[in-house]
Amino acid sequence: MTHLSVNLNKIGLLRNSRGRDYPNMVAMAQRTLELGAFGVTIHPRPDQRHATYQDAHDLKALLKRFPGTELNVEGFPDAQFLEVVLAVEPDQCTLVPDDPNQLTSDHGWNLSRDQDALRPVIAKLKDKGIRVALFMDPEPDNMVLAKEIGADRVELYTEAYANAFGTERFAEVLEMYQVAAQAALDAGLEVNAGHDLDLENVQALCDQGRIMEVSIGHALTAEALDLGWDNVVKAYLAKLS
Ligand SMILES: CC(=O)[C@@H](O)[C@H](O)COP(=O)(O)O
Ligand SMILES: NCC(=O)COP(=O)(O)O
Repeated sequence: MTHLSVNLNKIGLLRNSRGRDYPNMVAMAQRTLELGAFGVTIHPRPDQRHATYQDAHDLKALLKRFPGTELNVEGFPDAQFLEVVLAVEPDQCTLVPDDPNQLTSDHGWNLSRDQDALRPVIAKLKDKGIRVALFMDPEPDNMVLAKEIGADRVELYTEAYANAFGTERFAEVLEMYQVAAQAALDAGLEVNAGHDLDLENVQALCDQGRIMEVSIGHALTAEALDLGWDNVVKAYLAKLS
């Protein structure tokens, strides 16, 4: 079984677009956990256009009421991000090599370049009892170094996987991800995965039992619209008839 951590960034994006607290992120997190999800994820960026740093504090307070569930906070480890994460103490922190103005995450860490910067950051987080995952491209050769610099897990960046789904390249790309996941397991790491996973493509990735956790947000939110839209339009029509 693979754990599902629901990424609430798009709830934050919708909320922030109107300057009111609706939809409310904590309420959506509570519904998510009550439905049986293993955890929730947020990825606060420096401009806080999606999740905010305050959301990290608010979600931590909520999750204390749901034993056995986990808060995962993702992001680039700049000073502000680290201050928040060290104060909030989420169960897991996923370090992502985002530029400040990046539209969305689009690559994993270059560990041969960034290892010296990452080592002390990982050590500081682990001193606080926070599990650390590194956002990584599916490159088997990098997994030993990820372990060596202190990571507990890697999160495989799955955009390439999602893009290949339903194409003739799919078997080859799936195999590339399975080989990378196995290399991480062989190095003593646990394996998460995320980015552009959805209801159609998630199962094939997780079927072989190597993926411990997936975090899913963008498609999950769009799928919630797809699956719920008709009911809500009908409810308005009924009110107005
Ligand atoms: C690391 C990763 O892939 C996710 O955190 C993703 O970046 C979040 O989604 P948004 O970029 O849509 O906020
Ligand atoms: N770590 C990936 C994540 O949290 C969600 O990514 P996406 O489903 O929004 O693409």
